[in-house]
Amino acid sequence: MSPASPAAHAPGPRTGQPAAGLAVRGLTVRFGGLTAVEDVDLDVAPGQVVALIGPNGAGKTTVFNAVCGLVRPTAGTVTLDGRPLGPTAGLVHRGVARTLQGLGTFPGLTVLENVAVGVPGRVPGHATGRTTGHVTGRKAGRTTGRSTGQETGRRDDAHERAWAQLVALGLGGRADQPVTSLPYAERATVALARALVARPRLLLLDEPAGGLGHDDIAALGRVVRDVAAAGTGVLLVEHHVDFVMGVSDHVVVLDFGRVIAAGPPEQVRRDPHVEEAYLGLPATPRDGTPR
Ligand SMILES: Nc1ncnc2c1ncn2[C@@H]1O[C@H](COP(=O)(O)OP(=O)(O)OP(=O)(O)O)[C@@H](O)[C@H]1O
Repeated sequence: MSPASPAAHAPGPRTGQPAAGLAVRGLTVRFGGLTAVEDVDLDVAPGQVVALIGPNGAGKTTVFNAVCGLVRPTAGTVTLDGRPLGPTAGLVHRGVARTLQGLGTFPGLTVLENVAVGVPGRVPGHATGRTTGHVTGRKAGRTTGRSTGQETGRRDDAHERAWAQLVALGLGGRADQPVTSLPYAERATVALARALVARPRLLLLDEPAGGLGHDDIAALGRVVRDVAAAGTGVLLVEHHVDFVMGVSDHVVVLDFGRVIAAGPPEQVRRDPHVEEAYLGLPATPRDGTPR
């Protein structure tokens, strides 16, 4: 996995021009009498991978949902490039794409159609128009199980973009299959492709490593780093600590809704309070006594 560039750790300017990227400031979310998130600050600069970790119930999903516009902040702001991020329906037009736990793929559609849904302006059921023998196999120089020729379908831009995205993620050969026929790891890749095909400036990933095996997690890490290297900011909520530590430039740790640590992965991993709160280990005694 490629190391983060030093610039990826640099905080954005606090004055003058609004910082590029995502800025969460003083975010507080209350559900009735329960304070789920309190006074959280968080930045994701372009090209930076930021992970939000913490024990169950720490408030990670609530922060994620507030960024997505699914939860209304009780206090605080969520901005992208200095402008407020509004309701979830407008995210795509601001260059924000996301994946969710449970994937959210459309069972009635093929793999290609699922990805084409992610092209801005597309809606489920009208993703690609119905095509027969479209461009899949020929473009990749291989077949997809269909006989060649008879490109009677409409090869619109959404098709082309979805196809290119699938090929980039190694799923070109699956394009024509019903998405439900794929194993979980490949469906997760379809969900990721659907987010990436929007060419987001900010990518939000909710537990992307969940349910994946070792090799798939390694592949996911490479994709996330590639996406960031191309200039997209990535915010991920994730439980898989090794994945987080390997892929992130910056890690924010929540506990009981508050940020208890934030910094580069190696610093956060060594933080005794993080170990105590999240990694299940007692904090290192201050006098240096071995545990
Ligand atoms: N819609 C809601 N209504 C009431 N309470 C909620 C709601 N959503 C979350 N909570 C509560 O807010 C707190 C934070 O929950 P949240 O799901 O954000 O934590 P999390 O860190 O994502 O946990 P997990 O790792 O288990 O997903 C928890 O106490 C949870 O029960």
